[in-house]
Amino acid sequence: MEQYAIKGGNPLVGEVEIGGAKNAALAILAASIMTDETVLIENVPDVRDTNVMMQAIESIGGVVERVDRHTVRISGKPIMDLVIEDDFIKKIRASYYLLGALLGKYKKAQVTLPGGCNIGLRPIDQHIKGFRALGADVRIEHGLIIAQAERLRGSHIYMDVVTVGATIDVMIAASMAEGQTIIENAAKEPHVVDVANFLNSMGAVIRGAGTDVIRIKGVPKLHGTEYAIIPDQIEAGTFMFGAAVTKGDVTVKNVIPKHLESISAKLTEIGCELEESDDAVRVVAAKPLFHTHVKTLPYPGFPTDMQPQITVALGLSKGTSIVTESIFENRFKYVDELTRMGASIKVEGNTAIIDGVSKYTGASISAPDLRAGAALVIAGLAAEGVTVVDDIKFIERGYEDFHIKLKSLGAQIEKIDSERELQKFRLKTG
Ligand SMILES: CC(=O)N[C@H]1[C@@H](OP(=O)(O)OP(=O)(O)OC[C@H]2O[C@@H](n3ccc(=O)[nH]c3=O)[C@H](O)[C@@H]2O)O[C@H](CO)[C@@H](O)[C@@H]1O
Ligand SMILES: C=C(OP(=O)(O)O)C(=O)O
Repeated sequence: MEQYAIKGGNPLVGEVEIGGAKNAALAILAASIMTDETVLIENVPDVRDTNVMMQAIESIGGVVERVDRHTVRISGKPIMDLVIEDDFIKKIRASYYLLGALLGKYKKAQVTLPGGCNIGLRPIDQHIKGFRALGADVRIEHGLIIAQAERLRGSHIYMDVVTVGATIDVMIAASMAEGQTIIENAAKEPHVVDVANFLNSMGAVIRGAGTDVIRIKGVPKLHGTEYAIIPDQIEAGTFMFGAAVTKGDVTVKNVIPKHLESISAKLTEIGCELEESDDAVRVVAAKPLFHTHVKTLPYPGFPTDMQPQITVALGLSKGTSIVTESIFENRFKYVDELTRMGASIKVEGNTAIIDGVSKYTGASISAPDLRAGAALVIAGLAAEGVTVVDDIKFIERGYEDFHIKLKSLGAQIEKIDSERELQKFRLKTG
């Protein structure tokens, strides 16, 4: 089983190019099958989840051609099958977007219930409520979500919770419904806007994405397009916190600084210096970090997908910090692992109370999920001695070349596959 071996102590220094947003890419790839014309998508991150999504599109007859590592051409025209139930699709959460896309175009779809990170209950009732409001009959049988409609008709939908997945999913399906759909209490995340922009570039008529009311005028047909996905806010944020915990100096390039505002604000609050330009943010961590409080919230609040990374930084900050997780009820599983590295954190319900310690020490730990895994790697980079992180398959779901990018910033990190390779790493890094 592959692991990361990390020798901590080197500050991360330099520039790192941020890839396309995984969570935008997953929805955009799925929505690309809604036209019979060819769609060219640029800035697709080469990560496990996007590869699973492309595999799913191929499994129903779509044609996916990789033009280069980050550019794909997709043709949904040959799609014959509207059933996606293979085991591989359970690995990703975003399989639900195929439901919206197939239902929108073919008025029929059967997709295995979604998987993704085990960070809480993760119901899909708002997706189902939205599809039903559009006139679809939706039921769950044998682990499949089965949705079909004679016709999809625009509707007025109030989301009971702010949900990125259901907002995007309903927006996708409604883009090919008859008449107008209004989604209220919509999520405002940058990837909601990106998916709307993508659909509009295919001829959809979507207004208001990025606000909490989205209006969609359904069209009978979508056409081909060429589209570049926005940069990944969470990948950028992870490297920014990497700079903070290693007392480094990192510039994240190819980013949209506006999307990083809540992350940048917290870094400034804990004592980092930030410099912003049009498409880059530099984080300099010259002074000791200090404590703060943070609560995860829908955009423009602090993202839940950055919660483990900030907790790792606060674990090394002077004073007591409180982190409140308000989106997913089970997103502190990594705290046990961080405790093995010397962190002093008590979790009570959805709150972590963190007493900053002066250092972490290397240990053998496991990545419980994607972002927690990345955060533990960052902790390892700051720790004294060697850290070995297991289950890196989770990290590879969402970070392209994670260890290679970290190495380019001066980290001592290798992907290893055996005890022998670990011994070699230990010898090499002293
Ligand atoms: C593939 C993808 O893009 N994943 C992201 C997506 O997940 P995901 O789409 O699962 O997250 P949502 O934004 O939908 O979930 C937000 C909250 O709404 C609840 N909820 C959601 C749907 C529903 O039908 N009913 C319901 O109650 C969830 O349990 C959660 O408490 O947004 C999350 C919140 O930014 C991110 O952490 C994930 O990285
Ligand atoms: C939780 C995440 O992904 P998913 O929703 O696919 O599990 C994430 O991207 O941090």
